[in-house]
Amino acid sequence: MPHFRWLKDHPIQFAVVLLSLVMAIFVLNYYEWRTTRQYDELTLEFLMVCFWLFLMFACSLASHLGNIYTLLLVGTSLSFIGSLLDWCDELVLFTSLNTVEDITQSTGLIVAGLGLWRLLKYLHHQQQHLKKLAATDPLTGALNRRSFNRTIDGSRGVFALVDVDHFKSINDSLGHDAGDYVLVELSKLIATQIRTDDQFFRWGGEEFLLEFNGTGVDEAYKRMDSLRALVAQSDFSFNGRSIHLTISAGLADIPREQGGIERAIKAADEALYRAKEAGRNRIEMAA
Ligand SMILES: Nc1nc2c(ncn2[C@@H]2O[C@H](COP(=O)(O)OP(=O)(O)OP(=O)(O)O)[C@@H](O)[C@H]2O)c(=O)[nH]1
Repeated sequence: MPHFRWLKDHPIQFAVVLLSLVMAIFVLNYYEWRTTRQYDELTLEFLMVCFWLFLMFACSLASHLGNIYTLLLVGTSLSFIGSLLDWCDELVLFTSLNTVEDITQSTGLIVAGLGLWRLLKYLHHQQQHLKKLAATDPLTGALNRRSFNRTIDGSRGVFALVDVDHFKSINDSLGHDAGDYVLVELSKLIATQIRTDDQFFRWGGEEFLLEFNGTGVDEAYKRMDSLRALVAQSDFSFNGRSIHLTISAGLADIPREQGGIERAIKAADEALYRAKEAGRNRIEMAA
């Protein structure tokens, strides 16, 4: 029945509420009703009861979080019961309950606080994880194009657009998995060769973009060429099959005032095209 769905979804919370109501009715009936306290104070206590009750139900949003949910549920339930006892106590001056309600409330606060702390830690960890997922390419773990748009500041830098030669033939002869494997291994190799100031991105397909920072174009060319030579010498064995590959790259260095990054990448792309036309396994400078 749709009306009882909530009740079915939150059995523990309802059990706590029912038990507390029975306790409250018992306390209020058993002892003489003496409202000697201020109305404001009673209202405040009542609001506290409602607050814990609300949190008790709200924490069910974390029901998929196992231990964190248990801590939040136990903490808020204890605090709710403690506040309810406190409220009854204000109505009937039932002083013998003082210790019980204090212990229940304090324990509830500690447990709920612990649950909240663990929830915040979990959310922080999730946020970091999502940030990483949004910034990286799922196959190679390299930064993706989205993070290029975010991290590049538009100042001068030397860009190299790198492309694997005849990559399609690896897919065609050894399968897509072999192609994926090569991209991952190549990505790892590039990561070991760049400096901490440099960055590299998976630009798409079998293309990578390298950004050399704090380096002149001649130095960037030398480094790019040693990377090219290293790739050409490497053996990317996959399932016992030896894979040799080469890369081509176009290098461009265009200052911001002359059109900035967009122009630099376009120029690098044109230079890469020339490198392919000239026979591959080579680096070409932008005109
Ligand atoms: N395995 C795998 N293949 C990919 C991926 N992304 C793109 N490709 C393939 O990469 C191939 C690129 O082929 P082409 O653009 O013809 O380039 P190429 O074979 O490297 O030839 P040249 O660039 O001219 O040397 C295509 O067959 C794509 O399907 C990927 O993530 N994994």
